Amino acid sequence: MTVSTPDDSLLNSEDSGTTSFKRYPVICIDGPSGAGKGTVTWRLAQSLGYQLLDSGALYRIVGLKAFEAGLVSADAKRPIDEEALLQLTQSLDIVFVPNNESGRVDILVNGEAVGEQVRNETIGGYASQIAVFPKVRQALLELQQNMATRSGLVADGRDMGTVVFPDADVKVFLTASATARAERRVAQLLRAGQTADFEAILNTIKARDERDENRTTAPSKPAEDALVLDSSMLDADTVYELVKKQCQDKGIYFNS
Ligand SMILES: Nc1ncnc2c1ncn2[C@@H]1O[C@H](COP(=O)(O)OP(=O)(O)O)[C@@H](O)[C@H]1O
Ligand SMILES: Nc1ccn([C@@H]2O[C@H](COP(=O)(O)OP(=O)(O)O)[C@@H](O)[C@H]2O)c(=O)n1
Repeated sequence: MTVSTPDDSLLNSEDSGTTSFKRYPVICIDGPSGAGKGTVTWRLAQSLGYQLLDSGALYRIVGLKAFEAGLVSADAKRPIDEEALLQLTQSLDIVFVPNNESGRVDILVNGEAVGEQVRNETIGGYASQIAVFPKVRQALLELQQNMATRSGLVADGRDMGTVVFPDADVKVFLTASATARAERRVAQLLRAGQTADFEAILNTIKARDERDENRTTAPSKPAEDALVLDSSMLDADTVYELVKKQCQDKGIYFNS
């Protein structure tokens, strides 16, 4: 698998011929679904001019492609062939393109745009099924780490601060009650003109939390040196200001 951003050729050509590499700042935003990671990650990346790593999107793409290939089932009951999953993961060429309108990255897989469907709860469930496999996580590890060799990086996920960037400059574990997170998802779906069943969403979120927190490899948990922030009672602006303050305290400079 390869992952790139549109300006990679430029960045790589600057680096070519050198053996030393500059260490760029890394900010990790981990936490469960709906905690507000993507929102604060986007805003930080915009303010700082850093790249953004939406690691969940990588797992979502693998989950989607594995479902399309018949490797995972909707009810999560069928055993998964780890070797076939690894081969599929390695065959994917992923490009992230920041989208100012959605405040997320658009994704190209093997040259084709993947629609917003990849963000839905069903694909989130497939992602958490394939995310338990150590070989898949290993295949994704180095390419995630490589993203920090080109510029400053804000990385959003479950294991950014614990496994992928253990030496990161800033680590935040953003959480919120399952009820608050399900309410946010419902509001998000209604805003997008879709229907939303609160109980169904709450149950899916809880099932995904359970799988993510209890897997053996890279379970979702705060790094020992992470700032743990419960956003249940905080609006998105307050969360951003608190995370920004944490970054400043760790020596990261903001222009505004
Ligand atoms: N602190 C907050 N309070 C209320 N809603 C929020 C907050 N942060 C984000 N949101 C909203 O909640 C939804 C989920 O946020 P998102 O950033 O996608 O979470 P995550 O990336 O952790 O899954 C979005 O609709 C977002 O606008
Ligand atoms: N670093 C990461 C990121 C996501 N994932 C998996 O991918 C799923 C989707 O992640 P996501 O970050 O897109 O999900 P949301 O928090 O946006 O709902 C998670 O439930 C995890 O199972 C992971 O295992 N490790």
